Amino acid sequence: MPASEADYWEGMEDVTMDDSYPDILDFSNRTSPPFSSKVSNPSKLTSSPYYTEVIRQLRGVFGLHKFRRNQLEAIIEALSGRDVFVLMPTGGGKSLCYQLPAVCASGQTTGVTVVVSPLLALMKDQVHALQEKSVDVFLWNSEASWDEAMQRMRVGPKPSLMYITPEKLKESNVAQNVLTELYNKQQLARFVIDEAHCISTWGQDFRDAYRDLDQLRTRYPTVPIMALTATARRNTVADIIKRLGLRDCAFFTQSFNRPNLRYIVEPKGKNWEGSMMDFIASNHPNKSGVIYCLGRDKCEEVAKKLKDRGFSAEHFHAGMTPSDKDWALDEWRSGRVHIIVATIAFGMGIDKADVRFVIHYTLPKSLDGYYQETGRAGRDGEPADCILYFQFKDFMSIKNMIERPDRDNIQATPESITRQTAAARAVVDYCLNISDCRRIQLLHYFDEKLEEKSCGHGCDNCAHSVPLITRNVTTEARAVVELVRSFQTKKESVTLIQCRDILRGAKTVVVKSKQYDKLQCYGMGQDMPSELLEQMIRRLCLDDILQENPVMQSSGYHTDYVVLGPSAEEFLRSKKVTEIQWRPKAGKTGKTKIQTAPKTSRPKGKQRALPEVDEPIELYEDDPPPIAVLGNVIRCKGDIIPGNTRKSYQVSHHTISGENAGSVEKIGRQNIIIKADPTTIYQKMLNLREEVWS
Ligand SMILES: Nc1ncnc2c1ncn2[C@@H]1O[C@H](COP(=O)(O)OP(=O)(O)OP(=O)(O)O)[C@@H](O)[C@H]1O
Repeated sequence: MPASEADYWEGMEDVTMDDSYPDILDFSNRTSPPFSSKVSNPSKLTSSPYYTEVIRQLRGVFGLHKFRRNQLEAIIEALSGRDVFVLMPTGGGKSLCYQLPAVCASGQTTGVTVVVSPLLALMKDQVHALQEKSVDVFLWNSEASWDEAMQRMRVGPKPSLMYITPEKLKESNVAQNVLTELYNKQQLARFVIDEAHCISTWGQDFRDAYRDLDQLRTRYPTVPIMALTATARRNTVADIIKRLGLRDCAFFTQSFNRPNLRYIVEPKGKNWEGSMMDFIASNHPNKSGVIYCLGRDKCEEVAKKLKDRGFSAEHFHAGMTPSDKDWALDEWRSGRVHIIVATIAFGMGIDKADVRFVIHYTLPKSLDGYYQETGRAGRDGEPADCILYFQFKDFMSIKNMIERPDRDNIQATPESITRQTAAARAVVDYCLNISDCRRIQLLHYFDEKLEEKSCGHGCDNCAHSVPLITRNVTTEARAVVELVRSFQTKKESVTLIQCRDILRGAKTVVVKSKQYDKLQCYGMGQDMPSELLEQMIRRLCLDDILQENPVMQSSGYHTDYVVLGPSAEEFLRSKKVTEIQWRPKAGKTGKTKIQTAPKTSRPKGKQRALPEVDEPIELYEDDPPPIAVLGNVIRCKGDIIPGNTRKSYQVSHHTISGENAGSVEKIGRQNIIIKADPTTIYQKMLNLREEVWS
């Protein structure tokens, strides 16, 4: 026993335990997080007949001293023979909820705890960890021989836990017979359905073999069931309860807020990959992280780029051989490799405590997925960064993936396409919502309310210092839709960027050669910043008013042309006002992009300058960067005002002057070239950069 019984309650919050379905599905009161150490009914737990053994096993078998929120409650309810539903965020400690009752002899039902889990790798990890604790556990997978299975499950003493995949359970008559035998002898303690969302067609991880788990209740009606998941949407939960036939179940839920995670959405501007690498190098050097990519090739490509930049990185995806996957996972888990670049095949059951960053290189397919994937970060409770790099094009890639047949040439049903597209769209909405707290947006998706102040600047929206502006863009939005319609009528193609350029009255080569400057709407949005115009057009695409259609060119590359979407006519007919919220591009004080320390320390004197200026140094991560240095040339895009001597000039309000300031070669709105001594330029740039970021 610990020094004081109160130790066991430390850090615990209010117990949420509801006993009836209608109530448990009303999450509206799930506010978060109270973080009080008050427990609503501790005496019910401590006076339970199972409590003493539970505490003994917690210490003796698992070597733990305290329970995390809801663990003890779930364990006591399981031991009393009830069905239990545990909804806990990733890393919350779900495994203990069924592993601990499995090693207790005092429960209402005793014998083997059968754990159905979707991933072999996850099961192997858990079995290994339990064996190290001297728990008798059997993993019934394809590697287990018939003899071994018979020996473990029929002849000798029965294991406390038996892990099995849903596929094995479904397909193996032997496994089913063994379960029936155990049932008849009252030797089945309970069924545990881990990652229970896989049973629901609402979940992104739906597994066909999970569907058959609905037969557990019919075949073994007196055996209690425990379902566990970190996927907390109301409809998914209701579906799981219905499919498993859970009755009078004890339901445990808690806040899904992860206060130590910082959520950031970064637009994919020019050189965003470079910025991403700078960010990792500066903020999390030699620390563990995950970068999620959409495709297998992309994972390999990004891992290579990282390695080329001197990072320790490996890729991980479903196309690798099991031994390659195990190797990559082991390297990363042990800390020999810092960054794993993975598809979502890398996820469930990854239990590494010290992951300091999770980066989404491409758009996640759903907010559910995003929450799960970012949930791999900061499981030790220490601060961790979750950065999602966003561009609208990624949504189109996901949409194409959803609509085309999969690797086995199976085409998704229209319902599934609609559902998956809506899920991806919700992620785009999340990215485009630059006003509401990211944490509130995410938790709202899980039907949870959170007060904005709880975020504490823990997301890019809350941390932003530049106020949002709401702009009425009704006229411009209608103009662009009319423009696309007129192109379509003439059977001419136009891209989104060309539409933007026409509206802003740009004098680009294409605009001039195609005489777009003669169009009626040319220059109509010239008082709007070009990023706002672009945001407006993308918003129209997202709302199905416009659509981007990829067309393969003879070069083998494809170009996305804009056409009218299914909601275009309705949009033109209606008198609805179109408003857009946006933030003007931050000046030097308003800059709130992710902080990236300078790549190298400031050179001392002239000797160290040359090697560092081989790569462009960018002051901003915006597209285009207003100023960059390459060799002895400063490249600028934007306004540059020459000073009254050839030895001083201004870039975005900064004056560069002095002996070696260099001479302005060319002046214009774009591509201004200044030749100067590299040391001076480098020094100036570092000074400026520090100023911008301070
Ligand atoms: N009461 C506890 N005290 C200390 N550590 C704990 C406790 N309960 C669980 N843990 C640790 O927390 C980590 C996460 O636990 P676990 O793997 O069970 O989480 P999970 O909820 O199943 O997460 P996921 O959904 O990602 O699988 C593990 O390293 C586990 O040992």
